[in-house]
Formats: sequence, structure tokens, C-alpha cells
Amino acid sequence: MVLANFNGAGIGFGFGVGCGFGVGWGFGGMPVNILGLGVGGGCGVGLGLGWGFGTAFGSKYRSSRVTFQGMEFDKKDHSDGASFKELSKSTQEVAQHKSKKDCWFVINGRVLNVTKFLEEHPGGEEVLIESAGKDATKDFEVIGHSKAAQNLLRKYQVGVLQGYTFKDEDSKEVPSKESKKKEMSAFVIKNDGIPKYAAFAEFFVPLLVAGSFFCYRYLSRATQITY
Ligand code: HEM
Repeated sequence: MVLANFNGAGIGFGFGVGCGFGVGWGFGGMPVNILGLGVGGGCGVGLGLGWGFGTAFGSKYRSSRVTFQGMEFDKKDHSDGASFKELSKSTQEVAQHKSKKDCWFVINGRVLNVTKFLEEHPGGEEVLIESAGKDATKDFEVIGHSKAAQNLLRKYQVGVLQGYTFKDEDSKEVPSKESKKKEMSAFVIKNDGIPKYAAFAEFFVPLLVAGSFFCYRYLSRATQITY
């Protein structure tokens, strides 16, 4: 288990003094974050309960292995000597090529375009299409492909998985031109970007609540004075 920090849009519940800020527990950025401390602009009546939208930040425990679409991240000691850096948020280059007409996947850090190999594959095209757009390292290894099959990988290589480093013995086999291949990211493992509507809500909802409260107070006083 490891402790990982996170932050994201949050809803905070807590105690506020007058109309101010509420501090309490909030829900953190999805999908992997759980609970964290939430701080948000809130509205309270006198010394009462306050609530509001804000930013939740805190720490969560999770398994040291994060698996997403068959690929493990954040493992410092990768079994084949490779290390993964945190992947780019924006690009999902390999994941975009997942059809029969455009079929890519990753095996041991190599980004492969196997579109032309589909019909030739002795194991059938279906298994390859199922792995399209993903990391197929485990599937490839489970089958126990021959050395000849492993050597074929380079024929279809179009790039290197972003952040992947080949270990020494591998790079002896693979000349330096490999490192010059285009780096690509395969998957987005988390996207902490706060959607526009959430940012909008974060700012305006507390304002709206506070405004409504003052309007209500103002109108009820005005009604009392009239009577
Ligand atoms: C570019 C990637 C791949 C290449 C070059 C390749 C190549 C081969 C070759 C040459 C064989 C014949 C047996 C051998 O020589 O080992 C084979 C068999 C097979 N491959 Fe692949 N393969 C690739 C990817 C995959 C993937 C990703 C899967 C699974 C998802 C897969 C599943 C199979 C299966 C099920 C067989 C049949 C094994 C058997 O009949 O015992 N292959 N492949």
C-alpha cells in the first residue's frame, strides 16, 4: 500500500461562522480518488452548519500497483527492467488505433502497427483485434510465442511507449536507432482536469447560495417592517 496525494473538485461540509468558508470532508477528484479534506466557500446561519463547493485535497491509500487496461503503472521495479513515467494527460495515441483497418498495440514498450499482419497471424486476427489500442504484453507472453515471433515485433514497430526505457541487454540487441523512434503515450491513467462546468459551479454556487440567503433575510425583514 502506498500513500498518494490527490486534489480535485470537492464538496465540503463543515462548520462555518456566519457566511464564510466551510472546512470538512469532501469527495476528491474522480475516478481513483476517494475522500479528502474539502475546503469551500459556504454559507452558515450564525454559528451553524456550512457547506460549499471547493477544492478537495488530501491523501489516499492504494495498492502499489495501478492497473489500467492491462498495463501496470507506478511500479518502480518493472519485471523487464523498464520504467514508466507518468503519462501525458492529453494524448492517447495508441488507443486511437483500435480497429481492423488500423490496429496498433504495445508489446514490451514497442508500439506496433499490426494492421498488415492481421491476416497473416498464425493465431488468427481476432486475438490481435481484441488487443488493439492496448498494451498486449501479457497476452503475447502468456501464449509463449517463439523467438521467431518475438523477432517479428520489430518489423511492425512504429514507436516506443512514452517514458519507456529499454534495459542494457535489450539495447544491445536493438541498435541505437530504436531510441530515435517516436515516443507515444498509450493510455491516460488519470485525468485530474476539472471540467469547465465544475469550475463554474465551484465559483457560482456558493455565490448563489449566499445571495439567496441575503435576499431571504432582506425580504423577511422588509415584510416584518411592513406589518
Ligand atoms: C506483432 C505481434 C505478434 C506477432 C508478430 C505474433 C506472431 C505469432 C506467430 C509467429 C505465431 C506462431 C507460433 C509462434 O511462432 O510462436 C503466433 C501464434 C499465436 N499468437 Fe501471435 N503474434 C503477435 C501478437 C499476438 C497477440 C497480442 C496475441 C494475443 C492476444 C497472440 C496470440 C497468438 C495465438 C493464440 C497463437 C496461436 C498459438 C498456438 O496455436 O499455440 N499473438 N503468433
